[in-house]
Amino acid sequence: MMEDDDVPQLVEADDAAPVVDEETAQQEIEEKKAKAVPVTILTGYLGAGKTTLLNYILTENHGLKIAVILNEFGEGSAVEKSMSIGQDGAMYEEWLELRNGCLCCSVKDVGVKAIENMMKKKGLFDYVVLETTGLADPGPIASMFWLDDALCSDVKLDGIVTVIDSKYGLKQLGEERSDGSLNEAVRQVALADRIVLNKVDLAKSQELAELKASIQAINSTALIVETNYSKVDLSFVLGIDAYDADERLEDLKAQAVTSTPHLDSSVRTVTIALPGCVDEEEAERWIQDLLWEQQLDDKPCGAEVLRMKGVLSIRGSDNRHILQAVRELYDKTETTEWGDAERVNRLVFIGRNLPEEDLRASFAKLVSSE
Ligand SMILES: Nc1nc2c(ncn2[C@@H]2O[C@H](COP(=O)(O)OP(=O)(O)OP(=O)(O)O)[C@@H](O)[C@H]2O)c(=O)[nH]1
Repeated sequence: MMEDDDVPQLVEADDAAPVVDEETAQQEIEEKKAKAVPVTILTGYLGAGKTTLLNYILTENHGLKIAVILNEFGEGSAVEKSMSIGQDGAMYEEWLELRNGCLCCSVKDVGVKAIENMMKKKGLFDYVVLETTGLADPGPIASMFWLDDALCSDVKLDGIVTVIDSKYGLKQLGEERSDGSLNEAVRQVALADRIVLNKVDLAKSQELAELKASIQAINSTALIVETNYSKVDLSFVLGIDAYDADERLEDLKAQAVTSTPHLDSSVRTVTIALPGCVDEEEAERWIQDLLWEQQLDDKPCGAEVLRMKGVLSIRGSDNRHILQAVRELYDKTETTEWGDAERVNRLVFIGRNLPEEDLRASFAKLVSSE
């Protein structure tokens, strides 16, 4: 028997793992990411037109094998839930195979693993559209897929598409919760990368204009399209790479503006842009304090950040560092060179009770000209 102090003997392994250098490992990760199947999360309040959009996506001639997954997150009675677990413990799934090769499936619980298992059974999909129930907060679902994407899974989060009823949207956004929490319609708009403003045939132009103003006040970064029966150019909703750290900064610069809260909504978009450089560690600590502790300068600030994106100009680094956050989860990726471009730290926050001046003043303390 070997004592703790004994020097372990070297054993020659038959199948020694090949030594992989860091660059090759990184390349493999990139390749796997490039092959990962994109997942679009489709949300929208009850009756907004999500199913109509799905039917449209499934019947359009796109030549893709799309799997539509209808999810009933947290819904249903305990009896229904227990019935959803098969005898072998597997989740109950109901599949509908369409003539054009697309599939539709209804599941009680879905996660990255569940989708990976489905692909094992049904063959690879080109694309996955995950429809949440009208009452779901897309945040936790998005975090789940986004987190796994970083861990190099077979699937990756492409973006969040929110369908809104043009006639009743404003009323839904304004509904107050007795416990003071944010209603789902507002959360769905706050987290949206694309907004399909549906049923415009039923809304008066004044109603539509108000609704749009309200949506833009909450989230000024999402692109909006007006539709009837959810007929939308598919490139507007699929393959948008909203979570990729890429050159979308120009979009961010153009779209993101600080918005004024509209009607009673306390959720809005705040943008700060500060030229200069920040220390990497200090900036990360600042972000963590804000997202995790709701603190600025070690003091509670009451800000609830739902979504954040931006670019940091890190001292000592020639490259841009892209930031993405969904609730308390964030990611920072080094990307392109600044070159001759002006180095600006640009942060866009979407959330509740955002103290614009305090955010700017607090972050400004980290910024210096070099
Ligand atoms: N007039 C009009 N009706 C529409 C439009 N889009 C969808 N509808 C109808 O609105 C109803 C609800 O649409 P769905 O697509 O089922 O809405 P949903 O968001 O999936 O609804 P839930 O699953 O209940 O959350 C259906 O009867 C649709 O035919 C539109 O642009 N105009």
